[in-house]
Amino acid sequence: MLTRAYQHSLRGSHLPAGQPLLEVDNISLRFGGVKALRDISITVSEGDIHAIIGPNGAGKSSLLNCISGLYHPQEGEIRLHTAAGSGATEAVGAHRADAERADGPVRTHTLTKLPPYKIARLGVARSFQNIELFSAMTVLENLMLGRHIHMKKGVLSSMLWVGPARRQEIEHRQLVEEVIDLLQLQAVRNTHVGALAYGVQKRVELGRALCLQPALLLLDEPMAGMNAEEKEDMARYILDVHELAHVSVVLIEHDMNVVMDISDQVSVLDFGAKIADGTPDEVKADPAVIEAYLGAEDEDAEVQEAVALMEEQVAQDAAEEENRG
Ligand SMILES: Nc1ncnc2c1ncn2[C@@H]1O[C@H](COP(=O)(O)OP(=O)(O)OP(=O)(O)O)[C@@H](O)[C@H]1O
Repeated sequence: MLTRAYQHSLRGSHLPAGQPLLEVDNISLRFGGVKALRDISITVSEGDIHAIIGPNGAGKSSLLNCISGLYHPQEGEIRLHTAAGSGATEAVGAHRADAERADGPVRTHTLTKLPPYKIARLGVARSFQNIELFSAMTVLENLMLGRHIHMKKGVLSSMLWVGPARRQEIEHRQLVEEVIDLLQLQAVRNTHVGALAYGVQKRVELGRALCLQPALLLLDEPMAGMNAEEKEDMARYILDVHELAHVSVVLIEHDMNVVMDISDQVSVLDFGAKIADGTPDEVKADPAVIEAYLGAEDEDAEVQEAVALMEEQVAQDAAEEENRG
């Protein structure tokens, strides 16, 4: 087994493995007449990679947006548990009072109505489906921005390299260097993000979320738009984050095959409802899951067939036009 010595823990939660970390409790979300989520309940346990999969439009991103506070469900509750004295709890400071219930050594935070920045302060970090990095800044600068929640001095003064900000930057820099090491970004440390290949940019985004020292890492389709080799690499890095840094992960993914190898638990959504929950083997054998995925494949095949017919028709018309000319 691979082991590395790190000075900093990149994991922001100190709950014992296997305890409930995040509880999504009967949430429903509507956009006008569209029911994006219907009565969804999911429990993510400390130490797990928990995948949420489902066909297009199933509600995966909506669920992630509810957890991270971008959307507020009309019904239900989302709770995060942290161990008292953990990095996540300390980082919250004065912001935690309004949504926290103390329960012995474990603190329960109701996330449902909180804005995204307060949820981030509680240690819930996320990456986005589309890359949300500063392309004119270097990898190192983007990763340092991931530390902003923990910085007492402003990011700007840190960049100007003055006084206490300088000492603070050195401290944060050590942690960022460990993230660079974990995700093997040494060679591109000083490269502008905009000049990097897509797969490497996605890795930098993962790194920036990790720099928050998250209690929970939410990854929204980190492998979208990647070829098979890039997907395999990304899966390896996510496993490293999990196995070496011990960070709990919620992974949204479209491709069922990719997540089955790396996940501890899988929840399956279809048309906004949860249709299955369990280990990868349990979920793979579930008839409702097979039907949802085969149904989606059938629809894809029908669309492809229709596109092929249209293309054929266009080619025929063009040939006839040319003959006439
Ligand atoms: N901001 C919004 N306004 C209106 N409808 C929305 C909004 N966000 C999502 N929806 C709708 O909610 C449903 C679920 O969408 P969502 O993006 O959560 O699905 P998904 O499983 O993430 O899909 P994909 O795999 O294609 O990203 C869809 O019908 C979508 O059109």
